[in-house]
Amino acid sequence: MSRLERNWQYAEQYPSETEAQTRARRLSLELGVEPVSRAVAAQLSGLAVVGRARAICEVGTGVGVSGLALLRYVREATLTSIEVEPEHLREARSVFAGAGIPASQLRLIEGNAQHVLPRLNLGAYDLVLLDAEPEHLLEYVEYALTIVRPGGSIVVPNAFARGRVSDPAARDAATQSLRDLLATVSDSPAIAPVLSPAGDGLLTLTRLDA
Ligand SMILES: C[S@@+](CC[C@H](N)C(=O)[O-])C[C@H]1O[C@@H](n2cnc3c(N)ncnc32)[C@H](O)[C@@H]1O
Repeated sequence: MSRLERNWQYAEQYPSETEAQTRARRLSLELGVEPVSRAVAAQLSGLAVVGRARAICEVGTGVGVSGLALLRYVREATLTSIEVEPEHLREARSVFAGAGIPASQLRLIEGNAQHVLPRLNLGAYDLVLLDAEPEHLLEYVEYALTIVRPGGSIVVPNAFARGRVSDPAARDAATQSLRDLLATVSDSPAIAPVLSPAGDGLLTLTRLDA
């Protein structure tokens, strides 16, 4: 194992998680839903605190691993979470209830993000997580930029597409579109981008003041 791999593994194993997070992670893997990694979950928890998040939006609830991380230290925040699979949402509801998160803090929306995102309030969210299917990521980022407030952040896990983004031999459409996104935001005067190697690559886009 190289030094970089050892460092990455250390960072992934470092974060401690609550019992509810550990249970949700196990359930997620049992159901075949890939949760955010531990290092990514820890970064989500930290971003919510640093951004004093009160309104958080998530695309791709899964069974709630990322949702628990987003709410971990900001118990007064509201999480709007969009999930297309009814079974995932059902499990997430019981995960959140088991973690003691009151229903009043949650707005769990069953539906396709392509239809739900355009209905959300503009500039209303402090933090937006995009963790659904990669094929529509560009579209989701465009919507997310309209619903996040200036100074708020959009977070995209799996920004390396399982290593394909940095592999010059990978020329498929999904990888190419991720590269296009990374190139566009790195030059944008409206966005401060940060790309971290946590998990499978974590891209954070902070919307600058207009
Ligand atoms: C990678 S999993 C999310 C894992 C979750 N964020 C976590 O860390 O626990 C992706 C989720 O997105 C959902 N999904 C896929 N396409 C979607 C869409 N168009 N709209 C909303 N949810 C979608 C899937 O059903 C799946 O539960």
